[in-house]
Amino acid sequence: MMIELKNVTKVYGTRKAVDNISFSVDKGEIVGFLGPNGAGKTTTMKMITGYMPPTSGTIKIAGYDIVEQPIEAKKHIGYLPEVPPLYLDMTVEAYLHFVGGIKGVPPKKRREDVERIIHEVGLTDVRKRLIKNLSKGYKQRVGLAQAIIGDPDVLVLDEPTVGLDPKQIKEIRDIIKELGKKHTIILSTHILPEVSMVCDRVIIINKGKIVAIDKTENLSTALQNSRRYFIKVEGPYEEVVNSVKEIEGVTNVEAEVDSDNTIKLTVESSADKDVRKDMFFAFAKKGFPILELKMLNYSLEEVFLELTTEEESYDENVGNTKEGA
Ligand SMILES: Nc1ncnc2c1ncn2[C@@H]1O[C@H](COP(=O)(O)OP(=O)(O)OP(=O)(O)O)[C@@H](O)[C@H]1O
Repeated sequence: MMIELKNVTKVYGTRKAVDNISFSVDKGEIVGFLGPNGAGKTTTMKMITGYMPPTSGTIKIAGYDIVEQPIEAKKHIGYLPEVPPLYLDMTVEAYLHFVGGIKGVPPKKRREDVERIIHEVGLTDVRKRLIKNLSKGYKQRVGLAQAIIGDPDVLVLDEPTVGLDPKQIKEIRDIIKELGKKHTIILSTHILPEVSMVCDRVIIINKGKIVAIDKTENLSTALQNSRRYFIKVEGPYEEVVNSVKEIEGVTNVEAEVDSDNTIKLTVESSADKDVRKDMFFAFAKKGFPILELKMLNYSLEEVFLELTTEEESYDENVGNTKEGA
């Protein structure tokens, strides 16, 4: 386990920016932290990297507690913040040596690292240039380069492609995928397609809470393939459950006996079939009164509506973008 969060909460004044989240990231994974603006992504990244302590809960990096053992833990982390800490009047090369020094990388290893990294993130042509004269895409490469100096196991990347043009975005994503072969990566984004392009797994956060964690390939299935309902019925448990299971289109039924001896059910059906009427008639036929019936919206679905999908209108062959909503 390279990253492990347990019941992490961050409160700013009276506002809960992050609300009791727990997750872990295994060695070698690229995990996307996806959520709309203000969801708590940056706050979480700052806590993972030790820039800010959680109000409660624990965070471990490579087994070290970021609050209790910050020096050990931080040795394992490379961080690309929202705004990378670049020294604009330095050359790329000088800056990377400087960062290596700050991170305590010994001089010989530092020289080797800088050479290798300049090559890895494609900075060879601009290595002698002043950072202030670089394009945004190249500045972001320098940001990535400073994060990987010292060979940290874990890379934490906060919105690594934000503000870049489509060509630069693709280049940075390719670099990240390549880095993922050697490092465990968690990156935040508010762009849905970015996750499917880059990440193995996704953690979706909204209003400070995790609303889903899943393999990237399962995301769309989870969203598109089912409807859910809550229903409360009076009647004998077995018969109630069986009546629902027999309905065509019902794919899953979870039931429990409530304190007042009624049965509470969460029912799933395929997306193309609304089974509310069928449930009504099935129970009416048996004489089991329905006390409550409602459709459950996936909170996931609501979150997705807020996420930027502007890239879908981008045509790579033509190379132009439309400003998305
Ligand atoms: N220093 C702070 N003091 C008070 N509130 C803050 C502070 N930093 C963030 N917040 C609030 O906490 C919530 C989560 O913010 P955070 O920056 O973590 O979200 P985010 O998902 O990274 O969004 P964005 O993509 O816009 O950066 C927001 O409502 C924000 O206004």
